[in-house]
Amino acid sequence: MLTINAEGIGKKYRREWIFRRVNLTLQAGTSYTFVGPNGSGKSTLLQLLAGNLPATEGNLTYLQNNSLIDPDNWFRQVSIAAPYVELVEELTLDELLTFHQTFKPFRNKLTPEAVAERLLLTQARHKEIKYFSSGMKQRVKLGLAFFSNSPIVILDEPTSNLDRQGAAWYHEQVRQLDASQLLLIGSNQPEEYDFCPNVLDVMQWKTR
Ligand SMILES: Nc1ncnc2c1ncn2[C@@H]1O[C@H](COP(=O)(O)OP(=O)(O)OP(=O)(O)O)[C@@H](O)[C@H]1O
Repeated sequence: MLTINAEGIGKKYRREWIFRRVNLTLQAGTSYTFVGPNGSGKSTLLQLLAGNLPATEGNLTYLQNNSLIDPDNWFRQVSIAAPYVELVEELTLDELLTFHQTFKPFRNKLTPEAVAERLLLTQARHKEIKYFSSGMKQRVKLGLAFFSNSPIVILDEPTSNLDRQGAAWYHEQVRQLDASQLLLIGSNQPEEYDFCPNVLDVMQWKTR
């Protein structure tokens, strides 16, 4: 089982501490949602936990059955869907999924065709991503995170741009995550995390 351990981590931009003294043990098999007002640091904390941004202070470790995972291999463990993660819009959906699986295979050996079907986008397989609606693009981003074979799934503002059918699709995909996966969410929309047993307010880590 995978665990992320944060010991006293903090992030400072110029002279401003965004958060400090974050101590967390995040265990696979469940989900955690980070909540807080706009600008409170949810995205920054998720980026740190994903290993995409260095902490200014503290220690972050990934453990697999109590053995440390080399930070150089953290990226293999994580799939992230977020507003700041861009899709390659010149590619068709088919090309994007085929390209994606060359560096991150899909779960359960899903083919690009099967992934497109799960995205409810079979009809759009040969369309360039730049011609997708914002809701279709959001489903693609979420799908790359949900269907990649990575134990850690990070979703920042997961239902942005989704209509009711899209939001229902999102909840269905969450239900189908594997028991060995760890789901981390950044949100300020309660219906996005109504299933989540661990809701953490990032305001607790603000320095005064
Ligand atoms: N690269 C950066 N340089 C300087 N400040 C930054 C940078 N990135 C983020 N910040 C600041 O860090 C703080 C937290 O931003 P962050 O995007 O993590 O908040 P958030 O809680 O995810 O907000 P939202 O709900 O609006 O998405 C903000 O004050 C933001 O201006």
